[in-house]
Amino acid sequence: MNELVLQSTVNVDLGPLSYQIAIAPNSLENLGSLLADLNLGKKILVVSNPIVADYYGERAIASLSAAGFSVSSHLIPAGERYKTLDSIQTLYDKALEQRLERSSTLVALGGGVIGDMTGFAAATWLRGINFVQVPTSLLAMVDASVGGKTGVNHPQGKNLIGAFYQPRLVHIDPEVLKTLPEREFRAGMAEVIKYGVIWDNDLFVRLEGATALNSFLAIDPELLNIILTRSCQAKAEVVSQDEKESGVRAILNYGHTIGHAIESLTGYETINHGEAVAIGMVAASEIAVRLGLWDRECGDRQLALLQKTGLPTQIPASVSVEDILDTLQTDKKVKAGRVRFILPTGIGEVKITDAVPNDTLRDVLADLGASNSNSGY
Ligand SMILES: NC(=O)c1ccc[n+]([C@@H]2O[C@H](COP(=O)([O-])OP(=O)(O)OC[C@H]3O[C@@H](n4cnc5c(N)ncnc54)[C@H](O)[C@@H]3O)[C@@H](O)[C@H]2O)c1
Ligand SMILES: O=C(O)C(=O)C[C@@H](O)[C@H](O)[C@H](O)COP(=O)(O)O
Ligand SMILES: [Zn+2]
Repeated sequence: MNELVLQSTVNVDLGPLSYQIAIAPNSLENLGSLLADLNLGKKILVVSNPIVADYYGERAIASLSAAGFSVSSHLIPAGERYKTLDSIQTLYDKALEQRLERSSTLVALGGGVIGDMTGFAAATWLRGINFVQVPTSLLAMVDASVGGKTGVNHPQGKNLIGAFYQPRLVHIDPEVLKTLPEREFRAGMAEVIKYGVIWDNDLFVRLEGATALNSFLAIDPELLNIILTRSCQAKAEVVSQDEKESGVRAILNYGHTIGHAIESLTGYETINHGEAVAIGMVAASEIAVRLGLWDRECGDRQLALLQKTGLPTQIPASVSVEDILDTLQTDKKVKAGRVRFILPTGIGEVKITDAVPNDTLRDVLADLGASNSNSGY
C-alpha cells in the first residue's frame, strides 16, 4: 500500500458534526486506514452500482478488509431512475441480513445517485448509523458527497423524500475519473460553473482561461485540483453557515428550480442532473437579464462556459411551458405558495427572490425551446 499523500483537505465546520473532505490521487487503497481513524464499529456495508463496483469495488473492499473491518457489499442498478424508495428497501433488507448495528457504517462508492441513497439509508436505518462518502463521479466529488442532503425521488418530483444527514468523511481519489464517461464529466462541470456564478468569481475566471473543459483528459491536473478544491470549499462554506437550508444554502440550488422540473418531466432518462442544471442556469440567467438584475454580458459569459464544456443550453421541445409551471409548484423552495428563484446579480453573487412575473417566466421558457402544448409526459 502507498503512503497516503493528501493533495488538499477541506473542512466542513458543523460543530460536533464536522468532517473532512480528503482529496488524494491514487488513494483508494488508503480508504481502510482513513476509516480506521474514525472510531467506527467493525461492520461496513459498501453500497455501489455494478459499473462502479466492477472498476473499484474490489480495491475498496480489500483496503477496508486489510484495515480490520468486516465488509459486505450491496449493488443497486445504475441510473437516476433507480433513485427510489424501492431501492432503499433492498438496502434495508441487506442491512438486516448483515445484522448491521448502530456503530456500523455504510460506505457510498459511486456517483451522486448512490451517495444520496446510501446517505438516506444511513440516516434512517436504526434511526442513524455511520456513513462515509467515496464519490467516483466529478459531480459527486464537487457537490453531492458534501453537505448531507440525502434522499430519493418521488414519481411526482425530484428528491422529495430525504433527510439532512452528514457523512463522517468524504474521501476523493480523482484518479477514478479516468473511467468516468465524458458526458458524466461534463455534467459535473455544470455544478462547478454554478459555484463560479454563485460564490467564486476567481474560479469562474480560471475556467474562462482554460483551453478546454469538456473532458477529464483535456484538463490539466493543476486545474483539476483547483476545480475540486475550490468547489468543495464553496460548498463547505455555504453548508457550514446554514446546514439545513433555512437561508443562504438555497443559493446552491441555482439552476435547479427549472432544472429539476426538466429532469422529472423527461422521466430521469434522457437528460442527466448536470445537464438539467446547465439548462436551468441559462433560464435563471435569462430571467435575471430581463428583470435588469444582471447584464447580458455576464449572461453571455456564463453561456460561453457552458458551451465550452459541451453542456446543453436549450429546453427540449418535448417539455411544455405549462408542464414546467405545474412541476415548479412541487419545488422544495416554494414558500407561502410562491416559487422562489436563485437569480444571478454578478459573477460570484446571487439573490433569492419570489418576484419573477409569470409572463417573464413563460416567455423565457418558450424562448429557450419549451413547447406551448402539453407533452403528455
Ligand atoms: N446531495 C446533494 O447535495 C447532491 C448534489 C448534486 C447532485 N445530487 C444528486 O446526484 C445525482 C447525480 O449524480 P451523478 O452525476 O454522479 O450521477 P450518477 O450517480 O448517476 O453517476 C453517473 C454515471 O456515472 C457512472 N460512474 C460514476 N463514477 C464512475 C467512474 N469513476 N467510472 C465509471 N463510471 C462511473 C455511474 O455508474 C453512472 O452511470 C442526482 O440524483 C442528483 O440529484 C445530490
Ligand atoms: O446541497 C445543496 O443544498 C444543493 O442544493 C446542491 C444541489 O446541487 C443538489 O442537486 C441538491 O440535491 C438539490 O437539492 P434539493 O433540495 O433541491 O433537492
Ligand atoms: Zn445539483
